[in-house]
Amino acid sequence: MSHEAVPQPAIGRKSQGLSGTVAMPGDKSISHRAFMFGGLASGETRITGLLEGEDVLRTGEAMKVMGAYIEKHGDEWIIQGTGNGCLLEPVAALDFGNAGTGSRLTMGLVGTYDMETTFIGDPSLSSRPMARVLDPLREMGVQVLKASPGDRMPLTLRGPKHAAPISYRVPMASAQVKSAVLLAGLNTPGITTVIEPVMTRDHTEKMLQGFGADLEVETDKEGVRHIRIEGQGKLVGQVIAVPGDPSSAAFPLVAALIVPGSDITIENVLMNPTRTGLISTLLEMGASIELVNRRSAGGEDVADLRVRSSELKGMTVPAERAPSMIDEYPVLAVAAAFAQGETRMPGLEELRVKESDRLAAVAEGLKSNGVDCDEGEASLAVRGRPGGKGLGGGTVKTHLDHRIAMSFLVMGLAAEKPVTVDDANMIATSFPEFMGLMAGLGAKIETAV
Ligand SMILES: O=C(O)C1=C[C@@H](OP(=O)(O)O)[C@@H](O)[C@H](O)C1
Ligand SMILES: C=C(OP(=O)(O)O)C(=O)O
Repeated sequence: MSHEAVPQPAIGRKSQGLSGTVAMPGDKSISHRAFMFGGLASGETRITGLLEGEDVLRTGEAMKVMGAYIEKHGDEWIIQGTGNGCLLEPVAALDFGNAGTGSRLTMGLVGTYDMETTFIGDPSLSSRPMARVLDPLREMGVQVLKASPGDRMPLTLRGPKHAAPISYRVPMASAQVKSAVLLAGLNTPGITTVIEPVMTRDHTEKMLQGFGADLEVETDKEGVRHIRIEGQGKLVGQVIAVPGDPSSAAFPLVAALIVPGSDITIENVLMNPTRTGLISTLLEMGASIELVNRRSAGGEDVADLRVRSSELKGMTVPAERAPSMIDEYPVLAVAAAFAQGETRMPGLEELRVKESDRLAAVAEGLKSNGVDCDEGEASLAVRGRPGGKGLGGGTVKTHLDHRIAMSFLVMGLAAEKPVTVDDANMIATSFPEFMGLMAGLGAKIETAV
């Protein structure tokens, strides 16, 4: 997607019961890391099931610019890695488009190399805070040569001649910050330690171990994780089958729950417990979700989900569950709009710094579609209307945010009146198959002309 693409409005309309079976495209977090670690390792990495969303493809482009050979043969992505410690200085700025994960993890990955790297992105990414990554990198000796006010992109890093290992306590629940420090530690002599008081998705730890990094995790009596990585070890190319993305599965899942008469199966969903907060919450709200065919694939638990429309009840979602469902709150808020009673969602401070201020964007979108809700500093309360009577009819500002676009298109499928989103283009960053896949289930989603 070019940054100047013409906005493409889209409309979700009241649909009849959804039915059928869909397979989920690959997990975005794992796909980014597969390109990065494969590009860094020595030897060949082969990836199947990679998410071919724009965010991930930009990570692939960045790794190519820094010397990795990456090509697709049939269904398989094949990478010849640069070999450990051998990244090339990029000749031009690395453009990460809309991708927080791609840009922040790559800042860590390249930060401790003795070279200069410039990061650029679209207006959404350029407004997101990067100090959370730059601060620990500075402690390791990385210089920030240029940055936009408030440590934002565009920015340029200059790596040190001799990086210093640090011990860093992550001040917010963020897998991106944790990962950036660990990746900086990969190219730093000695042991870099990340202390993680609140557990976030653990793909970096698991995949680095899989690639042969010297990384260990210890959880202390208080439940705080201490992650230690010995730098300048050797990563070796791997064969990776990327499981389906639970954050994408959330959209057909909620759609089937709120459209009466639905009965669908969503295949190949990653069930890593650091990612399943939405499923736990919806089950507690009374959702009919059956986990079938539970299996292990590539070191991760995977399942198929049979989902039938359900009468949902509001609840208070425990704040400590937020990291395991952080990207799913917009679509949970849509489910809550159709539930009996009030759904309270505390602990949402991180939603303010995603592709958009998701707390504000969700509250505004719900209100413009007749939903009674309150936006707090770091919380949202939604009072639902089972059956969706009187809901819909609004146009939602998506602020370059794919999850806002998909969530409100899903809302339109069960609301009395259609729901319009001002721009569906960004859906391609994480879930390019969304429109076709939803149409295949019988969802009425159209792009407006
Ligand atoms: O590490 C990752 O792959 C991600 C971490 C999360 O971001 P934060 O680390 O900012 O919470 C999440 O929102 C993002 O979609 C993917
Ligand atoms: C927050 C998200 O992604 P990122 O931070 O990678 O832009 C997301 O996909 O919801």
